[in-house]
Amino acid sequence: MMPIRYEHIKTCKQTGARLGRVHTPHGSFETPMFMPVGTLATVKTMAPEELKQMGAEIILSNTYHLWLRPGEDIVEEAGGLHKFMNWDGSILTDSGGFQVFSLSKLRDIKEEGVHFRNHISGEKLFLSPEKAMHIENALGADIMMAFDECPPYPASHEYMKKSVERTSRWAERCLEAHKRPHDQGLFGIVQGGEYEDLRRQSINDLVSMDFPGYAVGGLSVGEPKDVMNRVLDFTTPYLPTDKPRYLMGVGSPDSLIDGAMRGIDMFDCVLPTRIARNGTCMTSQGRLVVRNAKFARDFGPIDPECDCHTCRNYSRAYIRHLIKCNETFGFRLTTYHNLYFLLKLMKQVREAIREDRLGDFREEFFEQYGFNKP
Ligand SMILES: Nc1nc(=O)c2cc3nc(NCCN4CCCCC4)[nH]c3cc2[nH]1
Ligand SMILES: [Zn+2]
Repeated sequence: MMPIRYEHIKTCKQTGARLGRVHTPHGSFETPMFMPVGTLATVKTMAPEELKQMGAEIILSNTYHLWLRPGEDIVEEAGGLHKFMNWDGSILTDSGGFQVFSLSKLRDIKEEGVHFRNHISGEKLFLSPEKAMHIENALGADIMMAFDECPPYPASHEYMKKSVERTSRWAERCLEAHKRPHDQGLFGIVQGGEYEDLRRQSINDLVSMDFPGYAVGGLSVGEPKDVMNRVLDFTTPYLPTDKPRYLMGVGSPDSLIDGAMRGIDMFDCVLPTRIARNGTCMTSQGRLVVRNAKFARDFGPIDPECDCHTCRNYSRAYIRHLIKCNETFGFRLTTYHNLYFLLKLMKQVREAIREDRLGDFREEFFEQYGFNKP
């Protein structure tokens, strides 16, 4: 199994954004890149061939959810996630760290791991670095995330310091338990909340363990966007330049551009697929709620500037009708468009980096999308 390798291509002269390529055992992809989320081994309502058609090259799945249903043993018996879901591109699995903290009300964090209740059945469960590594190795993704604690926002410096130190000890245990050789696909997750000293401590701990890639965790957990950007300003410059950097849980157009400008290479978020299923679309003119009555007789495309399959073949009126009738095809059309929109945005960001004009692109995009409107 080949290791994960980051290839730096160029840094934008106008901003700190970098154009690169990440090589994995299932192919390589240019960065900055957005990763559609397929929590239960499916990017909801999308077929793998549609994901390929829209330009997706790496998708996410989730250790916690697949452990519960269908069970990692079944996925392993199928030959791993790629075969199970018929996806031959790259796959990244999150470790369950976030899901345990976001889904389970009753949880008890101990040094050995986390005791909590199954968010579906209520049964008592236990996840640890070793258990998470066992599950992720059974799932067989190209990139696996270490088991960490994603603390709530806000959290006291005292709590955050204890949490960072435990997450670093857990990272060490993940490396020990990881079945593949040291540099094969295990990313460390930097924590530390909004505290610069703790972010630096987390980076120093994890970089000393020499992971093949690093995620910035503990963000997109309710903090204002300027806090996220400030944390990135004093975090990404201290991450290794020759390794991929992944900002977890970020997927709004403005945060993707601002994250790229701060040196982030990889992003994931359920936002585009989640809002699609309630009839909200991302367009070049901002968000459009297609179920709104004003589109009942609008026979134009979701986005006149979009050349995706949905926008070339279906009207706002038709999609509104399907969404109002809870027709699955309507959710497929909005999901395809939203994912295509973000994947195309990332392509435009990469182009802007090539041409040293990401700052200008940000201005134009924000203006048109309406982010600058007071
Ligand atoms: N292992 C792990 N560690 C994290 O610190 C982490 C931090 C994260 N922060 C998010 N934010 C997701 C926000 N999302 C926005 C759209 C609606 C649903 C929630 N996802 C995350 C996933 C994460 N996974
Ligand atoms: Zn479209």
